[in-house]
Amino acid sequence: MPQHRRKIPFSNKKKKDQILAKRQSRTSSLYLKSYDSADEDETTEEAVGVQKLNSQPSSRVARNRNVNRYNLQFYEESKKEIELMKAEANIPLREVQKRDLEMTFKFFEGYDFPARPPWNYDMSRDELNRNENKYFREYVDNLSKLHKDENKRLSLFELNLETWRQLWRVLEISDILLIIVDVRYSTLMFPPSLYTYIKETLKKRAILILNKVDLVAPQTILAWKAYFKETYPDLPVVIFASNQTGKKKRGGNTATFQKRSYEGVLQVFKECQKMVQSEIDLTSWEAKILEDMRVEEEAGGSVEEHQTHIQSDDFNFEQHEAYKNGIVTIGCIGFPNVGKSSFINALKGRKVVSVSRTPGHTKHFQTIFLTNNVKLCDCPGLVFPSSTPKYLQVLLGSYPISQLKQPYPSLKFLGERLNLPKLLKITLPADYDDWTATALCEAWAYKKGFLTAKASRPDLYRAANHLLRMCLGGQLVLEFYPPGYVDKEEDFKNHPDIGDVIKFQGIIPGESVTGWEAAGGDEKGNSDDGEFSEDCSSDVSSDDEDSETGGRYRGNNAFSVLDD
Ligand SMILES: Nc1nc2c(ncn2[C@@H]2O[C@H](COP(=O)(O)OP(=O)(O)OP(=O)(O)O)[C@@H](O)[C@H]2O)c(=O)[nH]1
Repeated sequence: MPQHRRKIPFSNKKKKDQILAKRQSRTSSLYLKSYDSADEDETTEEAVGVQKLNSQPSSRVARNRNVNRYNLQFYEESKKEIELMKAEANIPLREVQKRDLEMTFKFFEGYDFPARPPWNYDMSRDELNRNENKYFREYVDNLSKLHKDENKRLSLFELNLETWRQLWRVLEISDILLIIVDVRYSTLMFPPSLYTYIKETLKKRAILILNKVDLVAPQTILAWKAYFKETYPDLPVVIFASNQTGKKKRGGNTATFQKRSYEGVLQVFKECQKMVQSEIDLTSWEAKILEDMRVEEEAGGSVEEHQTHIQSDDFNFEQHEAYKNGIVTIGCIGFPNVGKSSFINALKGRKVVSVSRTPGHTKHFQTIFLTNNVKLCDCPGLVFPSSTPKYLQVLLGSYPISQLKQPYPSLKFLGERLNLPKLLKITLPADYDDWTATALCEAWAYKKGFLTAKASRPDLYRAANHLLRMCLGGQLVLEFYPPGYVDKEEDFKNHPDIGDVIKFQGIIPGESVTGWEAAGGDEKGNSDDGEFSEDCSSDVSSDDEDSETGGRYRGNNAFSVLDD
């Protein structure tokens, strides 16, 4: 006769403690193991390969046109790194003070970027290619060696030489370079070595565009502007939002509509005009802006379409000739996803280049005539070498969320800096004593009804994916501040220009219009009664909203109007 074991009574409380103990022992053993062996362990290097993102199947690689040529390429994480990231999921979140969000250029310290190696007209095309390949290989090897023994490790950066070649080309053909950053992460997206190279080696002028200002508090914008002006007195700074929400009375209701940021466009124009002075007559550009404004005013929003010529220039390197053929060429460069293409569309007044929420969308640089003597150049986004931790790179939009193996470190970082339970109106799930990254995902999955098909359990990955996308799209606003900001915050709030910035952002007191306001209410995205628009609940578990279909993930970001 088989012996039946008597069931021992097991209370819910005991079960809960057992689950917690198991989870904690798994976490701590992983941590101990990894940190103990961190110094002598070489597995990271040996296991690391290069990951090509968004690769097309080889059947689509045509004989003469390799569709994967311009893919984003990063180092893959080792198994150990992935395990470490997994462990972050269950560490209780600790609140981080606002002061800790003050951010210098520290992650770029000690890192330069691969500038184009010397070349001359006597070199054959093959020779040029070989030379550049060798230079780039050596550059990557040196960088890896240099940062191997340091505490700050080399983080993900663009490993595709083809993409760097695009930047080299844009730097070469442009007369003026617009370095575009997402204002939320200004110092994390401005490599000082790039600016120095433009100014001192190329002897060209640059303008810093603080983009997406609709997403942050007005005092943060003023503080960033002041910080850059103080650090780089020769660098003009323009604040920008690629599109703005306006308000119109229709019947008894107020309707929101998209309007162009003429204030920003005019500022860019003025700065460029100062730079070219009398060498190029930019009246055609000014006339275009004024005419667009007039037409928009009359037509109530739609601007007449002009014929646009887009060229994908080939790689025939040539010596730069300033204002060649009487044309000023303005290059837009920066990290992926900062809004370079949207910026060009905003300048042009309609969609001329494709925009997407997925980093690395622009693969090949394109030139667009704004007027007959002003040429814009859209460069693919590049992740510059730095020690920015990968979990932060994900939040910056440098790394596609769809390719992420472990979302938890990024969520932990976010959860420690934004009061997500309050903001998302979620409560701690029963099995948890503390908020952790997994607890956040579980609570959000329950709230949104993200359940697995088979077992109807909360789909943590889908919830994680969704939360990260909300951060990228500006529904959840994480913002950094310049050094010393917290002590001077009140001064910035009372700054004489604050009214102009608020007007620029299109904020109407008492009405949530901008991404920043709609996303929370105060700088940390907290509000007493604010909750995310239900639009955020759109299913974003895959990346295909970036396709030409129109984008399903609108949320509160009115600015995605310029998306495909
Ligand atoms: N809130 C807000 N979102 C913006 C703004 N400009 C661009 N975006 C959004 O940012 C995302 C990326 O925009 P893109 O213009 O494709 O960025 P990019 O720099 O060209 O990106 P890459 O092709 O990766 O280099 C899109 O979802 C845009 O809608 C802005 O001023 N405000």
